[in-house]
Amino acid sequence: MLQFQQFKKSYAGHLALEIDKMTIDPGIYWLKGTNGSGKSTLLKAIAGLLSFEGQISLNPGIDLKKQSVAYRKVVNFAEAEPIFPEFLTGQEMIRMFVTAKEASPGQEQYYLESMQMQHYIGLPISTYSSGMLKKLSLLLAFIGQPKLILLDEPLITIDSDSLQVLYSWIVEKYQNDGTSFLLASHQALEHKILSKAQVFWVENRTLKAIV
Ligand SMILES: Nc1ncnc2c1ncn2[C@@H]1O[C@H](COP(=O)(O)OP(=O)(O)OP(=O)(O)O)[C@@H](O)[C@H]1O
Repeated sequence: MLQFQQFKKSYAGHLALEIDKMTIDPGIYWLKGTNGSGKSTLLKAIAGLLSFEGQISLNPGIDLKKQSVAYRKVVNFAEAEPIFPEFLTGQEMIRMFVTAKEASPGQEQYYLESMQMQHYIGLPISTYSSGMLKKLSLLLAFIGQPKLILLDEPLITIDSDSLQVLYSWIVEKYQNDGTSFLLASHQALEHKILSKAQVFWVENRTLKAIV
C-alpha cells in the first residue's frame, strides 16, 4: 500500500527520521512513540506537507513527488491540532475539500449527521470550541475516496459519544472501501477491532513494525 525508499527527514541539518526501505500493507495501524520521537513528522511527510529526501509512494506506483496531485487526492490527513482560516465556515471548508478531493455530492451529510455537527457547521470557524474544530478536521479527512487516511492524535478533545462515532467511521471506511489508516495516538484505541490494530513504533529516528 505505502512504500518508503531512502526516506530521510531533517530539520535544519538535524536528522529527525530515516526509513531506508519499507512497505506497509493495507490495514489499520496504530503509530506509537514517545514525545518528540517523530510521529507527526512521519504523518506530515506522508501527507505531502513536509519536504524530505527519498521517495514515498502509494501502490500502484503513485509517487508523492512525481504524481503529487494524484497522490494527494487519495491520501487524507487530519492534524493533531488543526488550524483553519477563522473567517471561513465549516461548510465552506467542506465545499473546498469536496472539490479538491472530487468527492461525490452530499458525501459529507452522513458524517455531519452522525457526528451531530449540523447546528454549527454554517458558523465561522472562529466561533468553534477545540472539540468542534477537531470534529471538522476529522470529517474533512474522510472526504473523497481516500486510499489512506492519516490521523494525528484523533482521540484528543472530542467527547466520548463522538469518539464512538469516530471509531465507527474508521471501521466502516476500512471494511466497506478498503481504506487504510495510520493512527498516531498516545491514548489506547478502546474498540474491539481497533484495539487489535498492528502497532508501528517510531523510535531511534526510524519506524519499526511490532510483530
Ligand atoms: N519544525 C520543526 N523544526 C525543527 N525541529 C522540529 C520541527 N518539528 C519537529 N521537530 C523535531 O523533530 C522531532 C520529532 O518531532 P515530532 O513532532 O514529529 O514528534 P512526535 O512523535 O509527533 O511528538 P509528540 O508525541 O510530542 O507529538 C523532535 O525532536 C522535534 O523537536
